[in-house]
Amino acid sequence: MKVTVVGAGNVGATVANVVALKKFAREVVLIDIKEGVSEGKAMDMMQCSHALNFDTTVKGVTNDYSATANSDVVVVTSGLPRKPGMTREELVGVNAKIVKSVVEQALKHSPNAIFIIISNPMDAMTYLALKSTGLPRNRVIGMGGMLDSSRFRYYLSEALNAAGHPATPSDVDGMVIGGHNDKTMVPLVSIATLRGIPVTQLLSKEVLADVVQKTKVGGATLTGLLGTSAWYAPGASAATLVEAIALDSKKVIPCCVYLEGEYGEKELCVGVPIVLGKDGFEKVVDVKLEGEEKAKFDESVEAARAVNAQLGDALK
Ligand SMILES: NC(=O)C1=CN([C@@H]2O[C@H](COP(=O)(O)OP(=O)(O)OC[C@H]3O[C@@H](n4cnc5c(N)ncnc54)[C@H](O)[C@@H]3O)[C@@H](O)[C@H]2O)C=CC1
Ligand SMILES: O=C([O-])CC(=O)C(=O)O
Repeated sequence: MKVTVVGAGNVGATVANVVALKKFAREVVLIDIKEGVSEGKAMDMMQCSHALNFDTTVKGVTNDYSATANSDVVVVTSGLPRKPGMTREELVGVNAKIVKSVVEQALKHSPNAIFIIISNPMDAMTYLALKSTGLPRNRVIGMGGMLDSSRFRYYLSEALNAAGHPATPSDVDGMVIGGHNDKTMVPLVSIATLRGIPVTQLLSKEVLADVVQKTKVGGATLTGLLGTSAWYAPGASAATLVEAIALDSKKVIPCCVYLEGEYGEKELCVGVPIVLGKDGFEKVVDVKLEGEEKAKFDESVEAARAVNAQLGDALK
């Protein structure tokens, strides 16, 4: 498999590095507009290959899309990250121009690629990538739910440990759907478990509400600490999506996809669980949402539509 990662900043470089470490790809091409940065990061990664025992070739280029030709997957991380105090949605104007242009250029050289969109505001950028390329919906997938679910599991494990139930994040099963934003993402408490035991039996309502709130602002919390947004978990999450495609693993992962009636919605991209395999997303998995979780999902959909409305000319 050949993977292109557009944007060699914090997230893009991490995606390339984790993909190489996971050993499923033949080649990773890292591309950026900053002269020499992709080349330097790719060379640095290649100098890990002996120590870490991988055979993937990582190549860096400046703005040369011919090097990305015939990629199977293109991961789009190019664009501005937010700074402390900002929302992701504030990036819509500047990142829409970048995402539209890089997706068009990448597609010219890799007409069969599956696109994974990371740049924020990710739900709107996924919608834009889909609409501006006219690609079938299975080939345009936004990454947010995988990351938000990892944060949900992390915060659940912290709360479980504090309540006397030893747990690592990987002992916990939990999923976040809806839009990738601070206010309306939907951590599904009702189906979260610790090794099969519903967390609702182990944690109080107050503690669970606190976990949900921490999960929702997980990205903002890290941005406050780091001065820019996070990259280790975002990079690892994106690499996990690429791996599911490379291995045709049919894993069920919450991702941002274009809905055509699933969850009662259409004409937008938002996070729902999907089956991921070699052709991109194969189907949307229906989770029966009830009560408050259904109301929160509906709110999230409305919030995603409001950001799409700001795409304006970019959609033409
Ligand atoms: N969906 C998600 O879960 C997450 C999304 N993000 C988003 O990912 C994006 C990247 O974040 P970071 O890597 O931290 O930012 P960064 O600033 O470290 O890297 C962005 C890179 O994009 C490059 N770039 C800008 N315009 C370009 C173009 N036209 N073509 C190629 N490269 C271009 C820049 O030169 C820079 O190297 C941001 O929009 C951020 O908000 C970040 C974390 C998680
Ligand atoms: O918080 C941000 O701006 C970056 C991001 O999407 C995340 O880390 O979840």
